[in-house]
Amino acid sequence: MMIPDYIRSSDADSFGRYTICSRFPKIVNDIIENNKGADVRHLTILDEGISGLKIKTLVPVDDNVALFNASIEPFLNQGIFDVPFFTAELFFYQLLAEQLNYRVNGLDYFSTLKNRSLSDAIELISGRLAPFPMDWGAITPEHVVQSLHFALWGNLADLSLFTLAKQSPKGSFSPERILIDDSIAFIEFFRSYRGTVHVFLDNAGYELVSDLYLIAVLLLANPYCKIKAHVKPIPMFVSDTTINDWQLTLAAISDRKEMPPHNWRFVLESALTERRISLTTDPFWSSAYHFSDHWLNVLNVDPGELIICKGDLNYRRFFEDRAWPADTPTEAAVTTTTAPILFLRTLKSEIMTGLQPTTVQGLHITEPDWLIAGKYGIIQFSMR
Ligand SMILES: O=P(O)(O)OC[C@H]1O[C@](O)(CO)[C@@H](O)[C@@H]1O
Repeated sequence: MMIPDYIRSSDADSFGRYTICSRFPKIVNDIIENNKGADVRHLTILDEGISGLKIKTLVPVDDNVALFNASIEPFLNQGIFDVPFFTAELFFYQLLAEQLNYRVNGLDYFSTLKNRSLSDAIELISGRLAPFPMDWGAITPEHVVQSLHFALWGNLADLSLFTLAKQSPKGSFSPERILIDDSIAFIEFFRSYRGTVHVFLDNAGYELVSDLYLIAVLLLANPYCKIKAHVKPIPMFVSDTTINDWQLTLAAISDRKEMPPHNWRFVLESALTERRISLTTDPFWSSAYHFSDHWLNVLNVDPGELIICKGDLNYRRFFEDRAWPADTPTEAAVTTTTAPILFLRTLKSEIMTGLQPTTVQGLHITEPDWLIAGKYGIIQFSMR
């Protein structure tokens, strides 16, 4: 099979071009707006002009930057529109961290937005969970399916995308918006799974709360599994979960004693105490490398261990952010060979695999923005 080129932002009407020209300046302006009083003197990214940025090595103050520098080496001195869009985005977020001196002051310049999203999430979540089963003694397959859907749509709440649009898409919870639903195949597999489930987390706020709910359900449904949650080492893509966000979120859940169903926070708390849930991060996550067997090994994911992969960016990493025709079989495009993977993702960028050709043709005609508008989701289980 021909391997397609990376997704790029060179085309005037590409999503990448729109992101670099419209979304990046908005993200920088939001940082300035939300960090009044903080030292943003070195935030010169806008003055220099984002469109004129060239990929360059950053000051290697720690292992994180050093790995990032290695990952962009093939693209040095190239213009931001000339490199793969994936590389361009990671460069933008690393440059922000450098200019905002994150490595020295540790201040998360996206925290205002993230904290607002967390308190909104805690409000919303009680209502959304109300119809869920209250009897946690008997976790049923239906309950697991519900939790998968809940965590899938949690991925809609991406602040980098929808702060610009000001609203998330409508109709997001209707089942016809799930283009692939392998929930049952996943549950069949999970039933007899023994070992660590690696959860590659995505956004903080609403999404992380929904992910923690899913984690609680999985732990109860299968007493022989443990969870290892992987988070980002620096603030990136506006709302991506860092260690600090994880801790704040768990604290916020513990504070809301009345949140139904009453006992899911106890499940989390005791699993944390018993070390059935652990947390980790790695410089890989803020590098421009894609997933491969090598990188899974670096992340201590053993061959055969189950991965739950949240979100759009992580999906792009698994498929090297290439322009795969959307009807490419998933197993043919995925870059790793060692793990069963469950992808829970709402579509927010120009990549997709595993669809029927007729579905793809229909969507292109009826909804030209179906890949990027965040209206569609997938629960896609790959057993490769
Ligand atoms: O939070 P998620 O689901 O990974 O989405 C991040 C995605 O959002 C975007 O910033 C906009 O689509 C993409 O560039 C990126 O893939």
